Amino acid sequence: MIIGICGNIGAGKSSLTSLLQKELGFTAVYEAVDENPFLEDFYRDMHRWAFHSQLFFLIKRFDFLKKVKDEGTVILQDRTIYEDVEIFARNLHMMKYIDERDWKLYHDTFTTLSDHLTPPSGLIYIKCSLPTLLKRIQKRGRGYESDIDPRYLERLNNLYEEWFSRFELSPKLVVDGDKLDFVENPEDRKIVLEQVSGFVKNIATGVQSKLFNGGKT
Ligand SMILES: Nc1ncnc2c1ncn2[C@@H]1O[C@H](COP(=O)(O)OP(=O)(O)OP(=O)(O)O)[C@@H](O)[C@H]1O
Ligand SMILES: Nc1nc(=O)c2ncn([C@H]3C[C@H](O)[C@@H](CO)O3)c2[nH]1
Repeated sequence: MIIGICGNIGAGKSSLTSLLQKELGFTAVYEAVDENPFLEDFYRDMHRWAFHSQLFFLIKRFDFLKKVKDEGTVILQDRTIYEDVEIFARNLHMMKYIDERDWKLYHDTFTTLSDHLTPPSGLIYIKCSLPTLLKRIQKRGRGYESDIDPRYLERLNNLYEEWFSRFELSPKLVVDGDKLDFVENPEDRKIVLEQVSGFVKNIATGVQSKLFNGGKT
């Protein structure tokens, strides 16, 4: 089964993915950030590079979904394709960094490719407030993110809230990224591990009972 890990920039997706990989033995697939040849340019000049950067992330995300084989193991996906479209690209269109014509092309590309899209078996959202995100982005220290406008992050956060609350394709779990420091604090780590393993167990039980019933609910 595929479990999507979602959340804003710096929310802790890669950290949580690697914790779950280490402690629960799940398989992890990380976001292709360093491979995106447009990302640095995008942060320097959003107008010029927004469309290219979005298209790159979109193709990479489909590439992952095409290659990944669901063989009964738990595979974690660090950020989902829905976030590219519903949050990042939508926001850039709303901010007029992607014009109507490019937005239509991007969206048509997504719609055409998404005919073969299977939603994840579960979705884990790391929810963080703006001050936490800013602190974490600073802590990580990626050069090209150093000048991210807090208002840009806040817009993304609002879209995350709205998208996650209406997402109904899979069971969902919220991890409180403000309260739980699963990077440095062993007790918080334990809480998160319990939350996630309970969530995944429930999904697996649901999947099994569906199989047992021949798919009837
Ligand atoms: N729950 C947490 N408590 C404290 N620090 C955290 C927590 N989660 C992540 N961090 C720290 O915040 C920084 C960003 O985390 P991480 O790279 O995992 O975020 P991300 O969501 O994968 O970001 P991106 O969207 O940019 O890929 C790292 O320095 C990490 O150590
Ligand atoms: N514009 C844009 N669209 C995306 O779909 C997208 N997905 C990730 N990112 C950026 C955020 C982090 O800097 C960095 C790591 O997540 O990459 C994106 N940026």
